[in-house]
Parts: sequence; C-alpha cells; structure tokens
Amino acid sequence: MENGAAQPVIVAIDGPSGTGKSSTSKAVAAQLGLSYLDTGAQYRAITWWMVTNGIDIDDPHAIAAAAGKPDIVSGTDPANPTIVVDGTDVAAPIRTQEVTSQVSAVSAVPEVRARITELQRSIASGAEGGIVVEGRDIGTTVLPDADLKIFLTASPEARAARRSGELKGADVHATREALIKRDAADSSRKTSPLAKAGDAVEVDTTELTLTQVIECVVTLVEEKRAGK
Ligand SMILES: Nc1ncnc2c1ncn2[C@@H]1O[C@H](COP(=O)(O)OP(=O)(O)O)[C@@H](O)[C@H]1O
Ligand SMILES: Nc1ccn([C@H]2C[C@H](O)[C@@H](COP(=O)(O)OP(=O)(O)O)O2)c(=O)n1
Repeated sequence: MENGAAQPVIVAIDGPSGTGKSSTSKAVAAQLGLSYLDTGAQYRAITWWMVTNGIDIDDPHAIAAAAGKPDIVSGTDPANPTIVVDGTDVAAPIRTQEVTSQVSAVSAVPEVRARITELQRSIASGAEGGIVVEGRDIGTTVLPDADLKIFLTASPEARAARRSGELKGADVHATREALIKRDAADSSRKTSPLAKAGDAVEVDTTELTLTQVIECVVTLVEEKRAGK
C-alpha cells in the first residue's frame, strides 16, 4: 500500500451466540485501529426500553408502535464500547436474564429492525477509519457491500460452556437449551434472520483459542487491504 496508509475497511462479523463475535471483533478493531459496533447491544437496548416502559412484549403491534421512541447512542471505541438509552448508561441492565429472554421477540419486529438497521448504517458510514460491525444480519442485510464478511460458528457444547463460564453458577445444560432456543428464533424470523452471507468466510471456532480466532481475522483483513 502506498506510504503504508491503511484504507478504511468495513468488516462484518456474524454468527450465533457464544461463537466469539464480541471478543473477536473488539480485539481485531483495537489491533487494527478500527471502530467497533456491537449490534446485539442495540437490540438489547431497545428491548430493555420496552420492558422498562411496560410495553407488552407479546404484542408485536405495541412493539412496532413504540419502536421509534427510544434514543439509542452507541460508543464505537473498541477499548470502551458504550450503550446509552435516553441518556442512561444501560451497559449492565441490557445483560440481565430478563432482557436476554425477550430480545429475540423484540428484534423480530420489522419496525424495530428498520429503525436499528438505519442507525447501524449511519454509524458505519460515519466511521472514517473503518469499522468492525458484529451481529446476525450484518453481511446479509445491514452492510451487504462490506469489504470482508466473516461467519463464526462453534458447536452448541462449546458455546454453552463459554456462556456458562461467564454467568457464575449457571447450569451448562440449561444454558445450552436457552442458547439453542434463541438461535432457532433468530434464524427462523421472517425479517433479516441470522444467516451466513454467500460471500462470507466461515470460521469454526470450536477447537480454536480466542487468540487464534483473532489472528485469523486480522490476517484476513490485512489480506483484503493488501489486495485493494
Ligand atoms: N475461541 C474461543 N475459545 C474459548 N473461549 C472463547 C472463544 N471465543 C470466545 N470465547 C469466550 O466465550 C464467551 C462468549 O464470547 P463472545 O465474544 O461474547 O461471543 P458472542 O459475541 O458470539 O456471543 C466469552 O467469555 C469469551 O471470552
Ligand atoms: N444484528 C443483530 C444482532 C443481534 N440481534 C438480536 C438477536 C440476538 O439474540 C440478540 C442479542 O444479541 P447479542 O449479540 O447480544 O447476543 P449474545 O448473547 O452475545 O449472543 O439480538 C439481531 O437480531 N440482529
């Protein structure tokens, strides 16, 4: 590359829960000086707002009618990603079991997806140095022209073991069941389901350490940049 100046690059990382999307994306962005966007945190944030404001999660019409109300702001520094709703830092409350169990229903509502997708595209286009965006439908729907698309996978056993390692005292079997249920809901919804883009590179992380996955993705980004 001329003068060693890096071109802005847009990287989409998708996959089911516990495959390593967040940890990999943050590390790759930090290492390469890119911005970072956790789109799952945005869906969790709008779900938290619905729950907090007493919206009936079983009523898609009520969710659709409220979808435009919360103000959601994502901070894209990989060293300090933030998520703020109507001025409140919701980084902790969006990770509760209550939000986790409701997020698939809320994120299946087309009006919610339209709202959040627009936000994601505007953040990606404003990231002048490039960005790593992670989620479920980034390569297929949000940023179909991304420079590089990665689809992470891992066995349900590996994913459940990783997740229950995070939640103190969580039962691996219960975690595995909840995770499989959420993946099924996310993969079968009508609007923009969890799916691998045709041109995504699939990386099975079951037998890889996090360091190996990060190295693999960094290499793929560098190869892309070199080919530009
Ligand atoms: N390849 C890996 N090997 C072992 N543990 C991993 C690996 N990748 C991620 N983890 C751990 O698994 C957990 C879930 O990872 P995370 O990045 O949050 O996944 P996702 O964003 O896909 O749900 C974290 O505790 C993370 O440190
Ligand atoms: N691009 C995205 C990202 C997340 N979602 C939805 C579906 C997911 O179950 C939830 C939560 O995503 P998140 O990435 O935080 O989930 P993990 O628990 O990290 O696996 O949000 C989505 O529909 N589309």
